[in-house]
Amino acid sequence: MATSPKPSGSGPSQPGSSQSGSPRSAAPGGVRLIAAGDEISRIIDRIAHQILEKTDGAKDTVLVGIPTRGEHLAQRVAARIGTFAGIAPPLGILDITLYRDDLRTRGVRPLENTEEPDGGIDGKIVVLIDDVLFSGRTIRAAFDALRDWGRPKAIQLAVLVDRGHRELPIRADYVGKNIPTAREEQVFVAIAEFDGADGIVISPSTPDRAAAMELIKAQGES
Ligand SMILES: O=P(O)(O)OC[C@H]1O[C@H](OP(=O)(O)OP(=O)(O)O)[C@H](O)[C@@H]1O
Ligand SMILES: O=c1cc[nH]c(=O)[nH]1
Repeated sequence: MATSPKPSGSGPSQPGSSQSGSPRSAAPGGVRLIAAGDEISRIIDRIAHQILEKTDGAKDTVLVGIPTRGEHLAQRVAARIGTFAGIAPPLGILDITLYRDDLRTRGVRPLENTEEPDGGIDGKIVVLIDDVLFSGRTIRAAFDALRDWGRPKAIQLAVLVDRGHRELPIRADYVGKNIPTAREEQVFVAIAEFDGADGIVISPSTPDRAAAMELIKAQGES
């Protein structure tokens, strides 16, 4: 993980990434499809290759997915690293809910899975994996949550989508897609294992998940 000198609210522009996302198709309500199906698999493959390159073949490296969709993404990235390098890195799941800085204002949220990777994180490179990077507050909470597990040698961050509008000096080491957005827009990432299909959709405000999934599935079938 590295800190960014970019001012908060500026559009995303990250190292080690990624084409920017321009809409592929739109639906009623202004919901726009950015990517779907095999394109998501290719993005995951690219992130897996980049992690291998930057961590000397995933040496002393563990992947830690942030629920909900980051958990499934991390499983996919670990499996692809296993395919490319012959051995998959240990995998953990980190629920950051209790470490959020908006617990009091956002109300009660259900707790998710937490599983420490085999062998722990002391002295390891921890690659945090999440679907969307927006304000950066989820990742900040993840730093606090990781402290309960130990002291890694380094923390890196991989995200499928960086949509900009950071409120903290946080940037990702691996970015699937940089998608410039208006602050009020919403990015919805669908992951096949959880949602039934892979895709990335932008909606003008609160995400209409049903409309987003319709668009993603229609694209996957075309
Ligand atoms: O950079 P931030 O402003 O923190 O936003 C990014 C986070 O928002 C979403 O999670 P959300 O809290 O909506 O929960 P979910 O993963 O269960 O969808 C997303 O999965 C990221 O974890
Ligand atoms: O647009 C957004 C912002 C935060 N988290 C998401 O999943 N999407």
